[in-house]
Amino acid sequence: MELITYADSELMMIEVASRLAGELRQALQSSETASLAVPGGTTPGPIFDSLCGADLDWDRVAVLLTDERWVPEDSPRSNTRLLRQRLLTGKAAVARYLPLYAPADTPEEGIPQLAEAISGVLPLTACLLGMGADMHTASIFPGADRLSEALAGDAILVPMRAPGAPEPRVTLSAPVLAGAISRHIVITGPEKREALERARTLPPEEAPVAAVLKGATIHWAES
Ligand SMILES: O=C(O)[C@H](O)[C@@H](O)[C@H](O)[C@H](O)COP(=O)(O)O
Repeated sequence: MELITYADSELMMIEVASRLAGELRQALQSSETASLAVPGGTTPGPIFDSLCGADLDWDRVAVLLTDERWVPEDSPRSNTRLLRQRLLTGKAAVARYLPLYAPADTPEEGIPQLAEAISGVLPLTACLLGMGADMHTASIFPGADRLSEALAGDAILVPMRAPGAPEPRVTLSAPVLAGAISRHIVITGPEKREALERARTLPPEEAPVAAVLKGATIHWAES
């Protein structure tokens, strides 16, 4: 992995957006389509604000989440809601959005159909990830009920229930995330930096982010 540190997070967000746009643009030179997976949570909003204005053929880009909370789109907990407000707007409004949520009571009911659509855009051209201080990434949480299924195997999407997550989640599996042609992890603050250093010494069962670190670029700003 490569670690890039930034003087401030505003600069970092602009730089990450510009790298993602460059990678998509480059992929679209040799392929008809490209795919971009992005996280929800509180960190990536400013990246989306910048990326949605990038000059590229967004109508040839499939956009999806790395993970979603199993809630309808109008819930404040919905990552799709964040994406619609801040990424799938401006120039990026014409991108093809592949949801990770369907209106079913449980993720188990919705996943087969959702995963089929996603299988058509793999491997991911670019993948942006966040990380929690507990070393989870996407919705692959330490202590989650289906952790081993999410860390290894053929599953594209895995339903997840974890002590730290208030509602059921659905997540791209670690092999799908690790299979992305480019991978960026964005973190801020000293707590997450320490967690990252710890994750480098631990197995993915204890520190799920460890499963996607190889070959990734980590972007870190102190504040
Ligand atoms: O839906 C989510 O919550 C995310 O996709 C998740 O994996 C997130 O990236 C981390 O939890 C970091 O979250 P913050 O950026 O809010 O710290």
